[in-house]
Amino acid sequence: MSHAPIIPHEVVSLADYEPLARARIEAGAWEYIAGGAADELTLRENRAAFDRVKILPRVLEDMAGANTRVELLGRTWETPIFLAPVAYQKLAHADGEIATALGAAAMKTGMILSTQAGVSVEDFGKSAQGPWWFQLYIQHDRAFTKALVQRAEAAGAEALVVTVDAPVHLRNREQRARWRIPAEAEPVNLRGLAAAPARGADEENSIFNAAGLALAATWKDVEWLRSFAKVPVILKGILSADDAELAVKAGVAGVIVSNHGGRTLDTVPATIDALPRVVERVAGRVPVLMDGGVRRGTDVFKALALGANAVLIGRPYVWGLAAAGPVGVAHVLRILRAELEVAMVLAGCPTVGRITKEALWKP
Ligand SMILES: Cc1cc2nc3c(=O)[nH]c(=O)nc-3n(C[C@H](O)[C@H](O)[C@H](O)COP(=O)(O)O)c2cc1C
Ligand SMILES: CC(C)CC(=O)C(=O)O
Repeated sequence: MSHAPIIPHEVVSLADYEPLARARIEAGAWEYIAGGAADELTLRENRAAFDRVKILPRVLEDMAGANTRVELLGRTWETPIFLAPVAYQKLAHADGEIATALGAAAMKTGMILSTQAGVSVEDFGKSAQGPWWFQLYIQHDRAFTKALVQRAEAAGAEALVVTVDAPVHLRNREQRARWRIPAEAEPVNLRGLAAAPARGADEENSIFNAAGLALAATWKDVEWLRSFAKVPVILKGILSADDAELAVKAGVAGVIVSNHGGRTLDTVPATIDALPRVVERVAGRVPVLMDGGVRRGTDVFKALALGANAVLIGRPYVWGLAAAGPVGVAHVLRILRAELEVAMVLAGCPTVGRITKEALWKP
């Protein structure tokens, strides 16, 4: 796959990358990346809900010393923006996750490597030039899962992001396109994992009996994971304040309010709408991150104002990756950061700590 070395001058926002990416990604893979669950109501709502929130500008504020830095898990980050775990990045670029990591490092941005990455944790760790976290899908084989966690830790992952909202999913766009993971995007870290055991004769008739679901993770597994993990454990895919409470009680180091970019259960609330209740319940005991529909610096600003410590982006950096490789990823991050800075100046917030509910318009 060859990649445009020059980014057209018309590309000035994240959305401008989407058509460029679409032209470079195979049609079925595009349906996989762009699509959401069922009727995609949640996919659309993630965006619509952000657009309903309004910022209250403030003028003539002293911006001396302004910055976008945040403290999280013992590190200072240049921006409150992270790259969400996205599977199979070789669908977008021949160098996949390694190319993404280059772009992330150029912008000093934290990246989360998916369990379903097309590169081994060892090779990724050797080439990563900045801090990264490992996203874990707890596999039906817990011994395999434990070994994978230990490999990721040995390779340099500084945290485990356990995704809890996707034991199953139903995506009609993917089904219609009959999309299957191509060999070149193989999730190499799962090599050697035996197929989940089948259960009973009605196996094909019920999702409840689907291979592996009986062995899907529970709260007990979070405890189990914490018993041997050497790095902090974060849960990704929390929408309910009650689940956030259980997560804090389970001793996690953070939660990510996420509906998986509208890709798992359709008709659940937008994450920006779910965020405030989770923030209220967590009450500062652990950091709360969020993702889903972040496309503008103003979206980052709104999430911070509603109590998020940081946000993640998913699809937009994959667009940058497909369009222009590491440079595209870095450019996407640079645009988003610049937009956040503009919002901070015009809302009179010189630091991330100053971005509070007071910065939003109350209807
Ligand atoms: C193509 C694709 C693959 C994804 N793969 C994973 C994954 O392997 N693990 C995971 O926890 N989340 C995965 N996600 C969800 C993202 O981490 C994130 O929650 C979501 O993309 C955020 O929404 P956004 O795309 O609107 O920014 C994936 C999302 C997309 C679009
Ligand atoms: C279902 C996984 C294999 C990947 C994922 O999380 C996703 O496609 O959203």
